Amino acid sequence: MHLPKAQTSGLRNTEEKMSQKTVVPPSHRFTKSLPVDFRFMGSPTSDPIGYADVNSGNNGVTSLSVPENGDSGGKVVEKIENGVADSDQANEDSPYIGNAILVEDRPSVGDEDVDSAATPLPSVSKSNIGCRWSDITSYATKKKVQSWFQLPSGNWELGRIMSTSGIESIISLPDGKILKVNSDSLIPANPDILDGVDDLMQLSFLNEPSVLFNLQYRYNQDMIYTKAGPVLVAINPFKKVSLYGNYYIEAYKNKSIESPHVYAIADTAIREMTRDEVNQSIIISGESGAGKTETAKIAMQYLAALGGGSGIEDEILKTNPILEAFGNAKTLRNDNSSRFGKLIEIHFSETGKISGAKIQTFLLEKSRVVQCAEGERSYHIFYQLCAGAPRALREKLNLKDVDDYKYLKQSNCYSIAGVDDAEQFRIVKEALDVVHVSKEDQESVFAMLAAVLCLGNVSFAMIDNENHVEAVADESLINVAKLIGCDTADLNLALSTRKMRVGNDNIVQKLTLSQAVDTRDALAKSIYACLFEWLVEQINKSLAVGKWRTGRSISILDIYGFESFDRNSFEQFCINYANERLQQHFNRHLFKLEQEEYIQDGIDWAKVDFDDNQDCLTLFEKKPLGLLSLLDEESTFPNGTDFTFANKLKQHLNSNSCFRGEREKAFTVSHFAGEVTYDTTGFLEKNRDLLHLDSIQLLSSCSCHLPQTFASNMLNQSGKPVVGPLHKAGGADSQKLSVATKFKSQLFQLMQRLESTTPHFIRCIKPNNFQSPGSYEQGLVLQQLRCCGVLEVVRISRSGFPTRMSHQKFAKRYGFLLLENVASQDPLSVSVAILHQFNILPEMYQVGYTKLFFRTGQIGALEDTRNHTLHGILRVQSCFRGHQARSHFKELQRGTATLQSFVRGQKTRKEFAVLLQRHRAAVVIQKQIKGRNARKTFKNINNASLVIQSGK
Ligand SMILES: Nc1ncnc2c1ncn2[C@@H]1O[C@H](COP(=O)(O)OP(=O)(O)OP(=O)(O)O)[C@@H](O)[C@H]1O
Repeated sequence: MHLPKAQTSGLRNTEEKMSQKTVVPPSHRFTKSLPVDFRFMGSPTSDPIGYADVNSGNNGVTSLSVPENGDSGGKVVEKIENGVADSDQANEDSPYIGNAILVEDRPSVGDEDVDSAATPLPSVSKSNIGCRWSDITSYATKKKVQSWFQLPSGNWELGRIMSTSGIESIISLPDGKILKVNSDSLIPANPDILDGVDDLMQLSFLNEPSVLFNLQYRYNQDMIYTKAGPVLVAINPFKKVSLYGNYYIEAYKNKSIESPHVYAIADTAIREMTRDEVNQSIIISGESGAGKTETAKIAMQYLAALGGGSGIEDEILKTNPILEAFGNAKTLRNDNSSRFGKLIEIHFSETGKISGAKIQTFLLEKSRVVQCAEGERSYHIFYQLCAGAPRALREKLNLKDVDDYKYLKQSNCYSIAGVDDAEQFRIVKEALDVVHVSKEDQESVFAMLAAVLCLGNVSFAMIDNENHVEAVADESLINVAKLIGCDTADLNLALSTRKMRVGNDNIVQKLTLSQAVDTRDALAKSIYACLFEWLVEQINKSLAVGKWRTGRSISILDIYGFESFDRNSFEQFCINYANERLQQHFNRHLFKLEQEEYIQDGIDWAKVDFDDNQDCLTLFEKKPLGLLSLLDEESTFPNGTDFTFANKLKQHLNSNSCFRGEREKAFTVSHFAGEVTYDTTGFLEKNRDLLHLDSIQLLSSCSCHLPQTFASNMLNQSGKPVVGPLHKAGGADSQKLSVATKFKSQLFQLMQRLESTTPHFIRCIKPNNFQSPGSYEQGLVLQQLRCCGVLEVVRISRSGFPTRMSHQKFAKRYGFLLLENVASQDPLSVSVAILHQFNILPEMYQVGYTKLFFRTGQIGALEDTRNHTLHGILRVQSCFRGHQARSHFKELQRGTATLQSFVRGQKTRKEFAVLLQRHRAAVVIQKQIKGRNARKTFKNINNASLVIQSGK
């Protein structure tokens, strides 16, 4: 079933770039979910991806001119006619060994019975693997099918092969152009009926242009989600699409909609958590601006809707505006870019209700607090505070306008189109209330923010001719001291001097301007980073309340995607390292573990190659000669500089295939997603991330509780010192663990946590760099698809057996469906009997030593039968129970009626007796009265007669 919105929306923009595919009649446009048995037409393994030839851009194009009157003239017309005639010729050898069905044999658009073309999947044979493009190309050209052709611009166009001679083909493009091209440069396209399939696994020809076209076809109709085997691909629509809300939540819950969606992924996670009693994880990745955070929120919405009820779900959802305000900022790539990684673990009770949650954050980009590039902004909360703080708060914090703060002014960007910072501030305050951050604490938080902003305005004045400086005791300095609750003089000292210990003596060193500015900025960054950590801690305390855990959870990971800019620094170094780790996790689950499992279970399995990024990870993590170890080592040296670090890397790592030393202070790493050149400037300083003891002591001496808490947290940081006493700055440095080491250990913990879960992967794709709806840049999308190995995943999934179940579990789950009684038989025999009874084709499954392996869709059919049967059983049981209950009720009713009639008879008889008695009494009374009256009358008459008779 398909989304109603999509069904009503028309095909838009299909003329753009790769829009030359034949427009399918409306009645066929939405044939997305093909019948299972139709999906595997074409060999499942015959989908090699040939980048080398097709991407060169030099396709040997010769343009043939066509007369304007449409008369193509002699030779070309002849070839066209031949071409058409050729396509009707008998089948020739296909590169798909063992596949009897060719493209032309499939039902074309307009065929009435699509299912009738269904053909069983040919079994996978090793000989099928390894076909290269050349094979397919020759097949395509021989068959004169429509093919993709890459223009010099890099975009793909769909052309119809008109004729082929030797290594050259003549193709016609939709705009009427006729081109003579190298046959090797053509890539076969899928028949129209497969346009816009909702799972890339259904494509007969799995190649880059076909995948690009399929995604674009769907994207143009606001169908932004597509399955790539087990992975969900989500293309950022950059506009509101009507795919969300209660209607869709209900529909996905009831399974009345089956189109790919984040809701479907969240639903699967809940079901698998309940069914398998295993924790789940939803891992969302993609470039900056690809839609990760939005996707995570959509998944959270679904989980909250299904697992809600206790009220904690509202708190969980309200963490989003808080974290976004404090951890997101406008960058050139995304107006709401998360500058930290986030893992939210949602806990469920035994009844499947949300019982609590826990948030873990990773590597906040601290440097943004003190500097950001032109056109970008610092963290949203600063602008929100300045725009939305009520008068009383403004006065209390002595708040100014955004352009009065140097930290905010430097990038020349104060607002975001369509965003009302004042309104956002109101939302954040409301959210803070919901997560139980008290009003006093909220005020302290705002005071810290104001202090950070004011710190940026603190300036220094030269005090001697040795360039030593002192903070200017102006309004800014006084205000910072007031906001954090310290003495102005102490603050001045902390910013302009440094206490050092030389031998047994304590000496005070005055700072130069650049040292003082660094100290000021380091203090501002530390206060902000500590504030962020503190807030997350408060949120976690609130979300942990009332938690009665079953140990079951669903974790959602929204972590920064791979980054490669013109200039890449320490931040990109860490982010890309994190992405290497995540890619390894992805590879492990989708390639390595899968293949290992086949081998272990003795499955007849054709290996699929994939790019293992282990070498790159080793380059980062190897001890003692890996990037991270060498960085830490250099960070501990008093005289270590970015330059000596870069030289050290070149000296030790030049032989590593993933590493290349560059000129000056740069080096290049071959990441899974491409090569990135890093400039080591600032690496050591950022890795040390020092906050001098003087600054910490200043914070701990403050009268406000937040700075005190920050100071004690910093002092309590445990671990083996990586940077410290040896460092030339001297003194006891606060940061005992280097940033890289801390990040590495966080990543390791994260991986361990994820390793114990069943992962669900969502790959977000950014269709253009302008955050604009409707624009789809093929090159950009392709690069992202390549980065995350989407095509390889589809290849492995459709040539493999994605569903598996142990013999025991299978027999237990489906055994009751057997017509014969097999209670005494072993699980394997029961399993085989089930497979036979349900006529599952031998090529659709494999029986391993311990498990059964199924191709996609097979277990679904069995599940359906199981569900139908269970429903049938339930129905019979309910009918029987109903009948029983009705009979019992009738019996009771009869008994009751009898009893009632007895009771009523008895009661009536009693009443009658009373009545009779009363009647009789009345008669007696009447008799007496009447007798007395008669006697009285008689006596009167008698007396009167006597009087008359006496004649007196
Ligand atoms: N499903 C969606 N529907 C509508 N708009 C979306 C959707 N997903 C993303 N967007 C738009 O794209 C913007 C960027 O998305 P988002 O912030 O989630 O990207 P991201 O991948 O998390 O980026 P970063 O790594 O920089 O944090 C959003 O602010 C929103 O405008």
